[in-house]
Amino acid sequence: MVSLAFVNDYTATESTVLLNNHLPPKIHLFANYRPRKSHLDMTIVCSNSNVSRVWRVKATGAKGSGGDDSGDTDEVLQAVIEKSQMLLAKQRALLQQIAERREMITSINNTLISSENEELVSEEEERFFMEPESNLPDGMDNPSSSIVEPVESSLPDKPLVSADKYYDDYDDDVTSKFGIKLPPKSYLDSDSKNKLQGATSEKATTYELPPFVSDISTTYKDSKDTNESALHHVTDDADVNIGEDVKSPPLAGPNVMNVILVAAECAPWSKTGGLGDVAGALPKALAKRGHRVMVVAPCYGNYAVLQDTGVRKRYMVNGQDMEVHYFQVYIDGVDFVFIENHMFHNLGSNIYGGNRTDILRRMVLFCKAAIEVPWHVPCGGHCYGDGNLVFIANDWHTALLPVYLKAYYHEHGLMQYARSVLVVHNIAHQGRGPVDDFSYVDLPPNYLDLFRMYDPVGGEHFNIFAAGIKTAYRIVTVSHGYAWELKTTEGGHGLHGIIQENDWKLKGIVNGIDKKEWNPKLDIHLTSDGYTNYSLETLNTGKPQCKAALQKELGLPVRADVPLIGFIGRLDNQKGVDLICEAVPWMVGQDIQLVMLGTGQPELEQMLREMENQYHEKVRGWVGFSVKMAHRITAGADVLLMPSKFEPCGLNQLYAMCYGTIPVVHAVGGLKDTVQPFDPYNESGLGWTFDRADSGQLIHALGNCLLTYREYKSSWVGIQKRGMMQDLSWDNAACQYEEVLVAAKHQW
Ligand SMILES: Nc1ncnc2c1ncn2[C@@H]1O[C@H](COP(=O)(O)OP(=O)(O)O[C@H]2O[C@H](CO)[C@@H](O)[C@H](O)[C@H]2O)[C@@H](O)[C@H]1O
Repeated sequence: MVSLAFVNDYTATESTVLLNNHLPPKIHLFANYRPRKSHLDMTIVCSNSNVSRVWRVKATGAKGSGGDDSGDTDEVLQAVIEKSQMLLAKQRALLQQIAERREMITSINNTLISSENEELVSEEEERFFMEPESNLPDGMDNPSSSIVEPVESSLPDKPLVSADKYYDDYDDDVTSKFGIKLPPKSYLDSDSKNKLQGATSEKATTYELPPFVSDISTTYKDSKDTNESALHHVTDDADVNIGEDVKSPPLAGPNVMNVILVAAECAPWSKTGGLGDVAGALPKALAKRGHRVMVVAPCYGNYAVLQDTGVRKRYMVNGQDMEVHYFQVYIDGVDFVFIENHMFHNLGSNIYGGNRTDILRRMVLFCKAAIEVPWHVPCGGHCYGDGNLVFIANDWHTALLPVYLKAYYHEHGLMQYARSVLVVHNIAHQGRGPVDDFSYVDLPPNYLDLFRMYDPVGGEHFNIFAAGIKTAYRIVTVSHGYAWELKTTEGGHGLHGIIQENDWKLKGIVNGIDKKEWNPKLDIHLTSDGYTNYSLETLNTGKPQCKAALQKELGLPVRADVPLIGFIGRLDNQKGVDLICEAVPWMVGQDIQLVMLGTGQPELEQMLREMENQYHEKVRGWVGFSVKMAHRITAGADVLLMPSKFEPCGLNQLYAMCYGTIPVVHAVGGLKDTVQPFDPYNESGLGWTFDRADSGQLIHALGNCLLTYREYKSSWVGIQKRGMMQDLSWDNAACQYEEVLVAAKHQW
């Protein structure tokens, strides 16, 4: 319940409220009451992350002759209390509304999750290298693409307002761009925050628009929305504690900022691999720390629950005028904004499909449209603005964003305080092309040198990742091991020199995992077909039940004593699928079962099918992209194989350990960082590792693993339990990301 606190001095002021604006939404009441004075002066503040209201209640009592004014004071006090009660009643009504809207959003989200369509199969590969695959170094092949498509909903095909309105809004919109420019460090004080919040309607027409920024715009909704619309924004925050009257400070403390993560895929709406998982989960962990966080991704399908923001913008891409629409939803404290244009349509199962220039044009449009989201798209009634903002770009697909930020904004006096961080999930894919591709990215000629690269494999070429790495304020990669490998000739895939030069801004941060999504206790994919949820306490019954259910589902003999080995991943050279294939004849000579789930290179897919045909009693090769099967294999298998040639972080081994499934991995990149080898003498470690990517080493490590499974049950259970007891959540990683974001913010 909301409580009213009386204090002797002024402790709550309007600026307190504004400072609190970045905190998780809660209601606060502060009152200042001076009982022994004839003038009562009381300030009541109600705030959440989007709404702040301040009531100043003043009451003046006549002074008693003898100086005894207690009677008057009592009356005045009574009046104040009555007023306070009225205000409390109003607040209760608002809280009720918040609770109702939370329920509504939660139920929509549940519908989204339960109806998620995950049985989609990827057919084609990403093709964005200039050179044919055979010319690339080992591991530089392109990943296959597939996607999880959520439930369909119909998006309006027409703007919601007339053409007149469309053009009428142009002037306002242009001025809004400049209204949110703030003086240096202004984001640190509440006054400037005030300006920032109201800035979208301020007039300041002293700048000329650079040709790049959106030229025609319509914002159908006033971005300075009413408090009611702002209230809508707080509906689904899992952390809303209705009734709490004291707001705890954000974990991020004074570092709270606006963060916009921009990625080509975002689970659960779109996912071909680990990037989608990270884009769906890291932002939630940052939001939990108190930051205002948004994800911007392309809209590949008609996703359910999205709201049309009514905002349309136009951008030039290679001489063509393109309109984008912005859609939005607020989930778990994060604003998810989707950019819609016909170029993104129908890529459901093939996000990185099409020819090289198709992909390039898509990414140019995406980056141009994403960078202006904080100006144009009101989330919870307010645009983010650019005063206290850091963009997190991901992989080559969005590596143009740091370059655009510099070339079209900073160099024109715009977005002066916005910063960019680039995350390297996989350096093998770089957005390479012939030097002529420079014409697609619409940059001034002096920027060509940022992109121009030479290496013995590609010769002279155009390289988007290279330009992004040079331009971003900070670079993160997804493990410490990979941060080191990127600087080596082998690991840098031609960019090692640039990484070395920019080493000062590089940091390795191991990915976390989404504990709502990947948790054997809560896993929604283990609630039917004989599977069951389990935890550390029920490991010895729950996991065998899942194993039996998996064997049954796969049509393998249902046997508790046979070790069941799993593999999940993109079928390409990076993942070491060829090593598994080489080891299969040895494996099937053992009493084992093997299931491999993957999609990607056609020849590897074919190999899976052939292995299943040849060793049907023991091997299953599931060609396809199935989130449900990925979860079920993770739960039902005893062992997870990850013989990756290189692995920037790897998520499957983390998921496996949470499910009591023991990883056998090539000790490289993030696998080396996260899987400490089992030490039988000290009963320590989390799995088995091998040092060289060859099938002999894989067999050796797997052999030891199987021996332990059969002969040393208590050691086996010890490894399982140690794996399950780790804290692999995103919380720790989010804290480290925050350090990087702060460093970027303070860099000039
Ligand atoms: N056929 C299939 N069906 C269902 N699910 C499937 C699947 N194939 C893969 N997945 C899922 O996709 C994700 C793959 O994660 P990885 O970390 O192996 O990613 P990937 O190599 O794509 O990503 C890159 O980015 C991530 C994130 O930073 C790094 O961890 C990684 O090392 C780097 O190569 C997992 O959630 C996995 O379950």
